[in-house]
This record gives sequence, C-alpha cells and structure tokens, in this order.
Amino acid sequence: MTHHHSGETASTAARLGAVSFAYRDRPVLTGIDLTVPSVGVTALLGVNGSGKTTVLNLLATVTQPAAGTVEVLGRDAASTTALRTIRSSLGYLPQEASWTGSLNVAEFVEYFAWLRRLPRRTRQGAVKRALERTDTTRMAGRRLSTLSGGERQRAMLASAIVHEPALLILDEPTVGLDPEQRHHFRRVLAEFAESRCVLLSTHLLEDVADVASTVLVLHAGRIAFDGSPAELGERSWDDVGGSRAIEQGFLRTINEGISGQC
Ligand SMILES: Nc1ncnc2c1ncn2[C@@H]1O[C@H](COP(=O)(O)OP(=O)(O)OP(=O)(O)O)[C@@H](O)[C@H]1O
Repeated sequence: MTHHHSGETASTAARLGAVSFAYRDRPVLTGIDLTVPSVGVTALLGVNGSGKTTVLNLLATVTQPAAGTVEVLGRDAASTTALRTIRSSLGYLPQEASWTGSLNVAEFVEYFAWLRRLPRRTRQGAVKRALERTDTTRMAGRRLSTLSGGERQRAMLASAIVHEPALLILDEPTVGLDPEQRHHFRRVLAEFAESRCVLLSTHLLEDVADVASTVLVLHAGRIAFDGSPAELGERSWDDVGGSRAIEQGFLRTINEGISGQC
C-alpha cells in the first residue's frame, strides 16, 4: 500500500470544497476543504461532536451542504443526474448499523445485492465474492442475531461491498470489537482498499497506525491535518513511535490548531 497523502496529483475519490453545514443554529462545518484519494484507506479523526458523521453523510450524499461543493467520484453531487451514478458506485455503513429479522448472512447480503439492482445472473456470484472477501463464508447460513459483534460487522461489510463500490464509507466501524476482531476487520478493509477508496471515521489511533494511508483531522469545522500516519506521528512531543506517536500528534494538532495543509 502506498503512503502518499492526498494532493493535486493523486486521483481523487471525493472532495469537499468550501463546504459549510449547520444543524439549525449550530454550525458544524465552516468552509471545510478536503480531498479523499481514490485508493487506500483514509481515516477521519476528530473529537466527539467535531462533525465526522456530518462529513460522511455529505460524501455519502445523504445530506446536502448549506454552501460549497460536494464532489464524489468526479461528479458534482448537486446534480440530480450525477447522483444516480454516484450512488450506484457508493457503499455506506452508518454508525451502529443494526438490522433485525430472521435473515441469515447469505440472505442478508443477497437482499442488498437485490436492493443494489444487481442483475439476477450475477447476483449469486457477487454474494459469494462478498462473503469470501469479508471471510464470512463459514457463517453464511447463520442468522444475523446469533453472530458476535465482529462477525456481525463483517456481515454488514459484506452487504456494503456486494456491488463492488469504488468508494466505501464507514462510520466508526471498529466500535465494540475486541482487539482480535478489530485486527481481522482492518485486514479485510486493507485488502478491499488495495484498488478502491475506503473512508472511515474512528476514535481508535490503532486503526490509523495499522491500516490508514491518509489521515484527516477534523477540528473546529475544518481540516486541521491532512497527511500520512507517519507525518501525524512526527508531531508528537516525544520520540515514542507507533500509535502512541499518532495519538500525541493528534492531540497536538487539535490543541494547537496547527494547519497541516501541505
Ligand atoms: N440532527 C441533529 N440535530 C442537531 N444537532 C446535531 C444533529 N446531528 C448532530 N448534531 C450536532 O452536530 C455536531 C456534529 O455531529 P456529528 O455527529 O457529525 O459529530 P461526530 O464527530 O460524528 O461525533 P461522534 O464522534 O460523537 O460520533 C455535534 O455537536 C452534534 O451534537
């Protein structure tokens, strides 16, 4: 995996340009600019309430900005015709996505294949591939309600990638997983991101150290850092290395409000 960060030369999966957004009278984003590279895992960091979910909702075209431009997969999300194309190439796993009912894993993923309008002749193959990719083939016949947190999250991931989206957006996907399940989940994401864009929000610096090629830090309504995990780690106070360095670099970025735009 490459460790370049987003820039003018890298091809772009998604972009926000001078976007502002408020919930009633509460401003959340204030003229934010950001770029998500088209390959690799991009991690969006920020404290609680900084607006990560809002950013993901905008890029998933679930929410519209009050001002500014949202561009996804090279198209302007303000255009109704572009939206059709964007949405068919997009996968979105919202925070704590929860599904009830009696479907087993394979049926659940097939249901999404159907929702995504995959033609009948390719549907079974797509389901099989999504199960293989997420290492859920063994649990294909088990009901969702009987799965552990990590197994369930992988089944959710399978449903989000069954149509092979060019851009996959995940809101805090590793919450509630134990260390081994997190590790496993990240390996699946890393593999998927070898040829596609994965954008995830997280509070876990270990997610960043382990799997991200690009880190964006959201602070005070804007992007306060845009670079590689190593570059964020270089902002630490001490010579600590690893996810400790990234944590310190993150804290320093939000405390000092350093601009990380290169
Ligand atoms: N529907 C809403 N109505 C009013 N305020 C909202 C709404 N949704 C979010 N907010 C507020 O907007 C701000 C940004 O919320 P958002 O969920 O985007 O942040 P976040 O970074 O994802 O937070 P967390 O890390 O806690 O998930 C917060 O202050 C939140 O309270």
